[in-house]
Amino acid sequence: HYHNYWTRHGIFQKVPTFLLGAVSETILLNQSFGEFITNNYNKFKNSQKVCGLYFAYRPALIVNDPELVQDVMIRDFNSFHNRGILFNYDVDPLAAHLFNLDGQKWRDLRVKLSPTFTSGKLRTMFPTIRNCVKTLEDYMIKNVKSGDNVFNMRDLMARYTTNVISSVAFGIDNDCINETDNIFRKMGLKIFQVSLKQALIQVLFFFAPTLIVKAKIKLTPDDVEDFFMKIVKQTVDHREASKDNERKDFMQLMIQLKNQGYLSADKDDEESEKGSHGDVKKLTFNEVAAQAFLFFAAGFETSSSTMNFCLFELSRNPEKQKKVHEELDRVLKNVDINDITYEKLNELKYLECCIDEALRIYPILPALMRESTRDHKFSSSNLKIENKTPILIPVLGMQRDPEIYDNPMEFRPERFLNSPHGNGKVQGLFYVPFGDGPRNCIGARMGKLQTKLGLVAALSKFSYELADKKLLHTEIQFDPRQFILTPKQEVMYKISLRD
Ligand code: HEM
Repeated sequence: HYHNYWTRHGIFQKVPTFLLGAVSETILLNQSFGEFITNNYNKFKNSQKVCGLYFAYRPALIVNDPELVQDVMIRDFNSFHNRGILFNYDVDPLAAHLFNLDGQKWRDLRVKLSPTFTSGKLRTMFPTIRNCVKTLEDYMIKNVKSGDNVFNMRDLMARYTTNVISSVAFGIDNDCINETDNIFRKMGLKIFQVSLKQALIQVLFFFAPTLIVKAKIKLTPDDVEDFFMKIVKQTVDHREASKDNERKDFMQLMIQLKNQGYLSADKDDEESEKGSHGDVKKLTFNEVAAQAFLFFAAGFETSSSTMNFCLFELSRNPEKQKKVHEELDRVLKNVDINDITYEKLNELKYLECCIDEALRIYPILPALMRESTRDHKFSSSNLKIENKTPILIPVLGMQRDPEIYDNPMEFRPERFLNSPHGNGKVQGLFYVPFGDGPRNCIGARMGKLQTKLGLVAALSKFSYELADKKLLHTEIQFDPRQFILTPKQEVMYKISLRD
């Protein structure tokens, strides 16, 4: 009966297997969640605008049509503002962050946090990020000169972005690049490690999400929670006691939200709030800690993976790497990394296209989720769905679809020099590496900024080759245990100093 839900509602369904429903492949860890959604998209997109499937017995819907994706993310957003992630606040306070919250709680918090990510605020954080990138460049020069020239760039870039995030989110100047045992790096690894317990929680996430709430199961590992609670408490106490409000970082902005409920207007920031502050409900300490934790978790791995995928493609496409080098030489002629400005960085258009193209072939979140908040009829079709239906957006599938992008596996940054970047044959929303609509990535500008600056440091003085030549002509395989797109095997790079 459960497994006939979609057929009863007149919607095509993927033939379910007993008990596990249609998700046996991903639950049994044969393929990553992103690849599973992609395979279904590829199989059914030509015949079905949507495809019903079952998380065990729970019906969910993959949206295969970019017009409908646009409905879900933008046009009909009021019916789809939730992600439908369940957690128990009483035992898991750090899980109560913007990514996981839904409904009015999400809306209120999103309004409060949005001004912390304006371009004006990023400009004030720019010198801090630039200091981190200098440490990266110095480290690479020292090692390459001493002959130690084979690098795991995913790890090195994660160390760099951890320095950035711990500095702008916690106000702590770290050096995870030179200190291999740094506690922030260890915690970062821990957050994305899939232990047996985490794997079981992932299974529950599909099978019986309400059990997570009822049985008081924590999504956050205990030691990660202890660490982040302690570090946020120390920082907040220290800043409040010393009246240190000179630092230009997220922590300072969140302390303002905790103490006054709104951000003070900033004369250098055109987008900053002015005038009346409407709802001035203050953030609690736990809310501040949860957001700081999320900025950390969402902020380092996404950007370091993007840089790794971009370097991977530039290594297999030497002519594109040459174009990046030419642009860097032209725009940053005689400019030391210490002296790069926000404006100079904006002039690096081709490098920007390389990042956009890397995120097309390798979207870090390969599938996005929404949950309907009411019974709904779509704007662009007669399709009707019930309240609380999980919706899956096949990001990886659409961004590698040959009907949308000619030769989709070819790394061609030039696609992004023009608009539209697809082949123009398909309408709707299909390029969404940062999501879209009011629930898109709030840190997209910051993510792009640290990615671009990291790549400037990694590429200005160095050339890249793949250490394993087999990868020149084979595609990267993804780790089936991870939700985010993670290579199964680390890519190693042979790096040399440019003349
Ligand atoms: C290249 C880097 C990044 C990528 C590819 C990325 C990607 C994404 C994606 C795909 C989403 C989901 C959007 C949706 O469902 O429509 C998201 C959400 C989010 N990201 Fe990012 N992100 C990046 C960097 C960052 C950074 C640096 C931060 C913060 C410092 C951040 C904070 C967030 C938050 C808070 C959300 C949840 C927003 C909400 O639900 O309202 N991200 N990100």
